Amino acid sequence: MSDPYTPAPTFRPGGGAKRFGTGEKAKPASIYNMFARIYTHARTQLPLLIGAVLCVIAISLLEFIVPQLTRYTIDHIIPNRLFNKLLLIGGGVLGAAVALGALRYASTSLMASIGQRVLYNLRNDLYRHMQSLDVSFFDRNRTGDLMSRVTNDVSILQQMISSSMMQLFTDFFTFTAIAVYMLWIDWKLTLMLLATFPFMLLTTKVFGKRMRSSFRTVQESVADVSDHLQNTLTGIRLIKAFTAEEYESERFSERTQKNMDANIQVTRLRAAYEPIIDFLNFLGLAIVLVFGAWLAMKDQMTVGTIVAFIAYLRLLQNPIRHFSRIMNTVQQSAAAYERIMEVMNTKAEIVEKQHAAILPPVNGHIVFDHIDFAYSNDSTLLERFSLELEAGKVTALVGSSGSGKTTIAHLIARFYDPQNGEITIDGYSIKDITLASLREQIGIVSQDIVLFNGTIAENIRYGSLQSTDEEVMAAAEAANAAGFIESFPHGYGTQIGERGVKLSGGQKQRLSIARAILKNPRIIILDEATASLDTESEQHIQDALAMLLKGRTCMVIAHRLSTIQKADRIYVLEKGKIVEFGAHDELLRLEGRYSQLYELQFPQTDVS
Ligand SMILES: Nc1ncnc2c1ncn2[C@@H]1O[C@H](COP(=O)(O)OP(=O)(O)OP(=O)(O)O)[C@@H](O)[C@H]1O
Repeated sequence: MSDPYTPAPTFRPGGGAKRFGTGEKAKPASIYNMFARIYTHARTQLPLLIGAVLCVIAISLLEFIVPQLTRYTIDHIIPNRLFNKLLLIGGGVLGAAVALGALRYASTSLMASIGQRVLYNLRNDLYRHMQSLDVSFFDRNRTGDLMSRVTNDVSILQQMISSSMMQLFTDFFTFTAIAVYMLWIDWKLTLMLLATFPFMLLTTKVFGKRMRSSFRTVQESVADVSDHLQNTLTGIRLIKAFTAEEYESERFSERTQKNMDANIQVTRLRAAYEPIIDFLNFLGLAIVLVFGAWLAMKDQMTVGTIVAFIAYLRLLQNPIRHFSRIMNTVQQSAAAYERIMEVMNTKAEIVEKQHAAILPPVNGHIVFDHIDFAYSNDSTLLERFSLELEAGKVTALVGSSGSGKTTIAHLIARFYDPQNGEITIDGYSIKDITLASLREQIGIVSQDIVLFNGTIAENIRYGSLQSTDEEVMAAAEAANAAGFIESFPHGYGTQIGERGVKLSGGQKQRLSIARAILKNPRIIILDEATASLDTESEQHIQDALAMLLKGRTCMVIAHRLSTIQKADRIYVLEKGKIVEFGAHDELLRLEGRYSQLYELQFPQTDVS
């Protein structure tokens, strides 16, 4: 939870249902799969891994040797009064302690560095995969939830790799070495001891299943909290404007309460699990004491061996005791891993064909040919919809809110795919060309201006990442933005704050136009680009836009008819259907829907 969150640019009140991919739920990932995947990542650091495993084997051997020194002291040195060997024994124990310390240090550092690298790769893979997913994936899933998968869930896995896996390895080797030795010394006693282990494993299994489900709830609640934070912190102005601080604090506390309850549930499970394991450990001790003493009294076992057996028993039980703690981390990680894999297993629906062509520089003749489109199965938005945008001309879409104008624009950029029909640009079906070559030739200036936290220059350069400072400045000049940028003390180096909060609406708009000018695409989509601006800003922007539109194919989506009177052709849409089209004057003469809209906006204008 300590990772910084990057706020997303839009405010979406409430959380909404959580849905992944196309709706299918990921199968619970097995712990085996999780380790297999971690191993695939860790394999790239084989030398480090081998180093860590060698340290672990050495630790197990040393752990095994120390009780042997005790046994030798009790059974040989004391009865035979070998004073000269005492120093050797003392030195041996201390030497083993120093070596154990050094080996533990080495193994921990090695595992931490493997863990961090695995985490680095996993987090980057996850982010890259998310970037490759469709717009519809982000429509369906909550931003805060996705952020918590990349930050919180990956961190949980990292903790497991760095600390718990090391312990797991050490325990495994120690357990095997000691169990073999004990069987060799006294197989009957050892088998009696080992009889308690199936109970331990069974308890672990039963509790493990419950813990995993509780951990999943914990992680989901962390995602909820993170989603709520993301929504409300980015929408803080709205909250203040509606004095909804108390309401939001209440909603926040509901979410944190869910997190608290789930954590309490996990703690209760652990609290019940550990005493059961402890009882089974004591049962083992009782068996060694009773039967060991019985064998010693019958001279079938030396006292030194009993003492060593008890020391080994502790070493044998330690892995099980650790295992209960590790199991916590492993179960928590398995839940985190499932959440990560849900994203990784989601496939993009909008994919390029295998040998997709690269779209050559186009003139920009765009045709919608009998398009059927629906966002979801139940509501068709476009039905056998056809439209033509002439190359190098300005085509405007007008119509009431929700009539589908933005959707049509998004279909050109393949943010969504229609269910039927074809969209072509200069005769190329957009499904046959690479997404990059398509989107490189389209510039979108939208009503939701998205600016990233950074400098003005960085935000303009987003249009073409390789551009020089001079090109950035020329684009700003063309977008009528150079004047206000240069008036800032830090000019192009001015930090604009999160989502450009330090800029006015008109300034933001001009930056977004400069960005599009720098991109220099053949096709421009202006979505409500001049909404809600004062007249002075608007004049600046109209000039900037005129610069942007010059010589390109343009689709202008506008509510305000004043902005599109010079468009070469205007389409009037209602509920996903074209009801009229033509030039401004032609449409006015028709006295249909367009002239109605026009009269609503300009009541004093004589339209006859
Ligand atoms: N991502 C989405 N998922 C589901 N439905 C959507 C999505 N985006 C838009 N819609 C729905 O599709 C319809 C058309 O929306 P669209 O944004 O294309 O209209 P518009 O004409 O651009 O509206 P406005 O002028 O208000 O921006 C609306 O009913 C809207 O609710």
